[in-house]
Amino acid sequence: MPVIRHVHDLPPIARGGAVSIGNFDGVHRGHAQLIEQLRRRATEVGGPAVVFTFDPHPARLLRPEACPSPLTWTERKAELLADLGIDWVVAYPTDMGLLSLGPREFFDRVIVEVLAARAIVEGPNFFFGKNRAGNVETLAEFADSEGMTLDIVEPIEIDGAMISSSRVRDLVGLGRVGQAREWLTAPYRIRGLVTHGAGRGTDLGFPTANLDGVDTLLPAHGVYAGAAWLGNRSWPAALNLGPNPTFGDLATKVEVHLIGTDEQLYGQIMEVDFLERLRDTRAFDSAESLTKQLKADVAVANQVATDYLLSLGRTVGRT
Ligand SMILES: Cc1cc2nc3c(=O)[nH]c(=O)nc-3n(C[C@H](O)[C@H](O)[C@H](O)COP(=O)(O)O)c2cc1C
Ligand SMILES: Nc1ncnc2c1ncn2[C@@H]1O[C@H](COP(=O)(O)OP(=O)(O)O)[C@@H](O)[C@H]1O
Repeated sequence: MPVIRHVHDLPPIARGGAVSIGNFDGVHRGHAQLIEQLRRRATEVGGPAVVFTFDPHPARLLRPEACPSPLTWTERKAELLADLGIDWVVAYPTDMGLLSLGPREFFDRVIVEVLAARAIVEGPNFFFGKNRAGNVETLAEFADSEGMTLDIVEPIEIDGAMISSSRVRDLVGLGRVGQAREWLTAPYRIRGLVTHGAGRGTDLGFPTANLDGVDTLLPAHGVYAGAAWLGNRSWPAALNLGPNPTFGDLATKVEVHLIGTDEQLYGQIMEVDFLERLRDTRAFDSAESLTKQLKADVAVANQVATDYLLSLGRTVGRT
């Protein structure tokens, strides 16, 4: 789904639908529940289901020192939202102009003038306008004045607290990617550019694509089972995130060994799903003992990732 980045690019068919405004970082199961209601309303009003989001997160401009790394880049967010049935994603290039609009001005400019919304769906913790001065009560008044419906969808709770992007960030930061996968609508994914490493991997029998320029949250250091994507092609993968202490190489790297290919990958953009944490990265007493462990890691990763890719209906290594 193409992401609309300028409000004047919004085609007329993207107007007059059901709208939700928010960051939707990570696209978790709470978001999915809200989007189900958004879809129902879109069908009722006979218009599109639209998400209006911000790129970057408003906190990046307002409180850069306290702003966590995001879980998703915007195109990934749009892909996940499309999978849930969203027709249009508007990713507004966040600026102080937008963030300094009061609640009524924001409502009039964005919801009425740009989106011509006929229905709005939000969660109970929705705030909008300068200093987050507008809340769901304010929004209910404004929606009423324009004849729009407003649904406030109850959040999904796990362990007595609602699923939130910040709780998912905590899980990912701790390396608990298996649990994050259950809370999200798809496994946690990063992307990066394949660059040259120290050239050791091939000698060990396990070449690794080193990913650079990852612009979202990195899981904790460790060894993981994953799935690697190059465009529409996918492979099971074994990942090491962290240093190579066996070789005294302490730089943090994101290394991905693709299982079942020996293609040259330098210069390509690779996306990687984190499926399961396997173990801590540690120093081995020789390259041979590391290789022995790598064989075992690759066998487990292959099993976990093949199951996952088959569950998506994919033939491994093919489009
Ligand atoms: C699945 C996997 C697990 C790894 N685990 C460790 C580890 O526990 N300790 C370690 O020193 N290096 C570990 N490595 C990293 C290898 O040492 C590394 O891939 C090798 O040094 C190649 O580095 P290069 O890509 O810079 O050439 C692991 C690599 C993979 C693919
Ligand atoms: N199965 C594979 N998984 C990852 N990279 C592979 C694979 N087969 C070949 N390659 C290529 O080998 C390179 C990694 O080899 P490696 O010896 O670890 O060198 P480097 O230290 O430069 O990463 C990758 O960037 C990629 O181009």
